[in-house]
Amino acid sequence: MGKTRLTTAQALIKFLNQQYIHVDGEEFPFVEGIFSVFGHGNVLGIGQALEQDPGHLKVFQGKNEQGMALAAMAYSKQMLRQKIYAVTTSVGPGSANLVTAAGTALANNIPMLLLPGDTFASRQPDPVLQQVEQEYSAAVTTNDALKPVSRYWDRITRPEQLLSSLIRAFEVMTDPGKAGPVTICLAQDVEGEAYDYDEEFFERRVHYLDRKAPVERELKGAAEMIKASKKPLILVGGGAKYSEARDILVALSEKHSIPLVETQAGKATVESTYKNNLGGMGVTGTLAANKAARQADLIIGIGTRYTDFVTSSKTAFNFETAKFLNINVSRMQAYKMDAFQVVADAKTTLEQLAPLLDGYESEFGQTIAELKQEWNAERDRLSKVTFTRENFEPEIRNHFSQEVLNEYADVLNTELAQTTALIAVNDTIDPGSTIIASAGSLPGDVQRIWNSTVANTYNVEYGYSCMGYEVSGALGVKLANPDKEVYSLVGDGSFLMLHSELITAIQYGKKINVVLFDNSGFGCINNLQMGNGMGTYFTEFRTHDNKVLNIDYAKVAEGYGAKTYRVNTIEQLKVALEDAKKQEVSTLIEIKVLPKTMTEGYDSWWNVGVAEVSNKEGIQQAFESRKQKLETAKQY
Ligand SMILES: Cc1ncc(C[n+]2csc(CCOP(=O)(O)OP(=O)(O)O)c2C)c(N)n1
Ligand SMILES: O=C1C[C@@H](O)[C@H](O)[C@@H](O)C1=O
Ligand SMILES: [Mg+2]
Repeated sequence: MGKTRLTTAQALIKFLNQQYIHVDGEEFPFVEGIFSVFGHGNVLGIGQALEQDPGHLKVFQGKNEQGMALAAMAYSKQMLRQKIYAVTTSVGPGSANLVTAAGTALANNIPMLLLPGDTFASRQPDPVLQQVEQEYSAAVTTNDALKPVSRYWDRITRPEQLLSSLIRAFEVMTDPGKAGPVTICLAQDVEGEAYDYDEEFFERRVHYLDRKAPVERELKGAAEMIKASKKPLILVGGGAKYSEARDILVALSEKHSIPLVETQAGKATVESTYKNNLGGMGVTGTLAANKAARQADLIIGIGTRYTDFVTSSKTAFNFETAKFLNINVSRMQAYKMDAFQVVADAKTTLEQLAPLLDGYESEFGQTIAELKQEWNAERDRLSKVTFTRENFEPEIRNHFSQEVLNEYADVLNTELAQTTALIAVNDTIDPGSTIIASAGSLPGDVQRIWNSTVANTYNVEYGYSCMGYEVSGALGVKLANPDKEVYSLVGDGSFLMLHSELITAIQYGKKINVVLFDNSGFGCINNLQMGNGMGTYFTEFRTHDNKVLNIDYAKVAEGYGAKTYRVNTIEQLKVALEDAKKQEVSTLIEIKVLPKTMTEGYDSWWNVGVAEVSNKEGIQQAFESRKQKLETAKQY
C-alpha cells in the first residue's frame, strides 16, 4: 500500500479536499472552504498546511471565532445542509469563543466542522500560553467545553488518530438524522508532526445524502390516521425545508384542504402567499395558525422539534382530542408528543403517502380562507401604525406611559413603529433576497408578518436564538448565494453584541445589507419583565442619569467602510433600501424605531420562570396566571 508522508494538518487539509456529497443524483464537494483566526495554536500547523496547498478550499480570515463559526453555520443552513465551511481557531480563548456558535448549530441541527487548536500532547512546555491548567487533570483543556455542544467530539494527540476521527466526523455531518457540529481538537505539536499516511485515505470519498423511505407499516399507519381525521394540520418544520418538500406539501394541502402552518426553521419552504399557508405557529405565530391549531384533531409534524415557541409551551393544541403524526429523519424527534412515528425523509414520505389518500378531504373547508383573510387584514393594520403624541396605543400596551414613549420619540427623533418599518422593508427589497434574524423581537415579527414569496429566502435561527447570528449569518448566506442580496435584520442589542464579521464582509467584497432596528434597548426582554409584573430593570439602554442612549450606529459602520443610511421615516427608509441595492459595498441602514411597537400575543403563551414569592402584586398575579395556564398544558 502506498504511503504519503504528511503532517497531521497537511493530511487534514488534503482529506477535506476529497470529501464529496451525493444528493438526488448530483455530486459536489462537501467542504467549500475554511474560516480562520490564526494564533499559536493553529498557525504553524493548519496555517502552514493551507499556505502550502489549500486545494479547492476558499480561505477567509474571520474577525471573531464565534462570528466566523456562525457565518459557517448560516452558509450550511442556506445550502440546506449540503455543504459546509470548516473553522480553524487557536487554542484557549480562541476555541472557547466557538462554544456559543457550536450550541447554535447543535440546536438547529446544522453540520459544522470546528477545528480548534489544543494544548501540547507532549506536555513539554506546560502550561503553554492560554492553557487553563486544571489542577485535577492535565487531560482537561478549554476544548472540553465544546463537548456538550458537539454532535461528535474528538481530540487528536497522535497523527494516526486523524484517520478514524475524520471518517466519523463526515459520517455524522452528512447524516440528516444526526447532522450537527463536529469538533476535532488538534494538539498543536501534533498538527506539525509527520506520519506515513496510507494513500487510499486521501481518495475521493462520496457521502450519500440518501432519502430514507418509510416502511410499509409506517405508511399504512400514517394514511389511516389522516383518513380518520376531520381536521388535520401540517406543521412544516426545518426538516421539510432541508428535504425540499415544497411541491408535495402544496399538492397535498391543495388536494385534501389541509392547512399548513410553519416553524421558524420551516418558514419559506412554501411561500407565505400560498392560499393554504397560515404562517408561523405558536408564541411568535399568527392568529390564523394558532386558531387552526386549536381546531385540529391531527397534527402532522414534519421535521419539527416541537420547541416551546412552536407549541406555546404545550398549550397550542387541543390535547384532549388531537393526535400527532410525526415524520422525521431523527428517531428522537419523531417520538415527541406521543406521536405515531414515521422515521423517514419528509419529501419521500409525503410522495409515497399521496396515492394512499385519494378521495380524502378535510373538514376545514372555507375556514382556511377565512383565517388567512383575517390575518392579512391584521398584517395590513400593522403596516400602517401611526404614532401620536397623545393616547397612543402601541402593540405592547400598558408598559410605557405616553410620556416615556414621547421621550423615546424625542431622543431617537422618530415616530416609526417597528411593524410598519419591517413591512416597508418586505415590500421594497427584491423577493429573491434572503433575510437573516435570530434574537430579540425581530424573529417574532418576521415569523408573523414577513411574506416570503420565494423558497429558501428566510434564514432565521430560532433554535438557540443567538444574538450575533444576524450579522455573522449574513456573510455565510452571501457566500451561499453570491448573486442575491442578503439582509441582516438586527436589533441594536444584537448588533452591539457581535457584528465583527461585517468587517470580514467588507474586506472580501462580499456585500451584505445590515438593517438595524434601534429601539435603544433589549426590547423583548423589557416586554417580558414588564409583562410579568416587574418594573423596567436594566433592559432599556439608559445612562447613569437615566437618559435614553442615542447611538450613531451608521457612523460606526461608516468607519468600517460600509455605505450607511440613517432613517427616521418610511419615505427615507424606502429611498435608502433602493439606494442600498445599487451599492457594491456592504451597507447599513439604521432605523430608529419606537419601543413597544413590535408584535406580540395572538392567542399564544410562553412558560417562563416567574417568581413564586414577591412583594409586587403584578408578579404575584403573573405567577397565579402561569399556574392556571399550566393546568391546561400537556405535561411532557
Ligand atoms: C448571546 C445571547 N445572549 C443573551 C440573549 C438573551 N436575549 C434575547 S433577546 C435580548 C435582547 C435583544 O435586544 P435587541 O437586539 O435590541 O432586540 P429587541 O428585543 O430590542 O428588538 C437578549 C439579551 C440571547 N438571546 N443571546
Ligand atoms: O430570551 C429571549 C426572549 C425572546 O423573546 C427572544 O426572541 C430571544 O432572543 C430570547 O433569547
Ligand atoms: Mg433593541
